Amino acid sequence: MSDVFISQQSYGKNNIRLIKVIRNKNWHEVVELTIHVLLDGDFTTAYTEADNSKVVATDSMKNTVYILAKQSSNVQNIELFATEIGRHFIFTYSHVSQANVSITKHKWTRMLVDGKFHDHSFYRDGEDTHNAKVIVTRINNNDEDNEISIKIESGLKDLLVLKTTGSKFSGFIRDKYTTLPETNDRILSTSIDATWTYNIISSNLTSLTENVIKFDNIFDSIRSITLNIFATHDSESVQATLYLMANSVLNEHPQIESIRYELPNKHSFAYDLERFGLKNSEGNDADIFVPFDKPNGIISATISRKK
Ligand SMILES: O=c1[nH]c(=O)c2[nH]c(=O)[nH]c2[nH]1
Repeated sequence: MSDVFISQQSYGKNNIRLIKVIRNKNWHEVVELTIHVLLDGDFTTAYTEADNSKVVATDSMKNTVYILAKQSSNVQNIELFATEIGRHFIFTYSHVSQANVSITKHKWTRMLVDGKFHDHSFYRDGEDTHNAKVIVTRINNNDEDNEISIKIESGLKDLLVLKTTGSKFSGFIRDKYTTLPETNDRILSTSIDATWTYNIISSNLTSLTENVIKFDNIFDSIRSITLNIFATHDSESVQATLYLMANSVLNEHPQIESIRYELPNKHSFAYDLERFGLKNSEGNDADIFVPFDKPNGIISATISRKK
């Protein structure tokens, strides 16, 4: 064979689906997660020699996740649970150098029945999710927490929003390729994806567990800042609104190093009803729109603190 080598590998189990019921007498909590586990390390011979002796079966990875979920009290805190899973693979298999664990938490909101929160019934009030991606890397070959590094990224995904006014778009390049009219009043709609990184580096699970970073509080706050700015900003463009969101998050949360937003522009254009003698042009006249899902604009940027 020609002179080749494996320049990258990772393997694991994707889409491990899990529900945990946390029972407090009759008062139940429910957590639904989708989990991806990827391992890197000394796996070369599995590819080059068809030697499986170092392979942790992806089926065993799946079993491990369910066992850890049974034993852990952190399943609802996905950043911590992902860290526990990652540490497990690093400390159990000495040839694993890096574990990459991603978790998506799906929404289950407690039902309000006859004005009272129900003790065991929930509904899905939106497809938006809370996500965590944790990379646990071995630094030295020791079974010690201080011999690993833990990198944590959190995010929110698929938060679909729309505002019916308070959005303009004008002043852009007009040349022979331009047909889009300037507008002082348009529908603005996007499906918000945001991911952020923390500047507190911890190799130690206990310090994370003791809430050096309160991941869930930060998540709730970023979601609320994002919605707030979307609703209240008199937007000149998606770009300007994105920047304001990121700036507010970085101002509010000193633990956050950088935040990335990906905002598809879900266009809606006023339907041409002038042809039927009906006013439906820009501003107050327009109330009938056609949503166009494709093609869509996509505005994305990472905003980071200056060093
Ligand atoms: O907010 C916007 N930013 C753009 O870059 C753009 N481009 C476009 O056609 N419409 C919009 N809207």
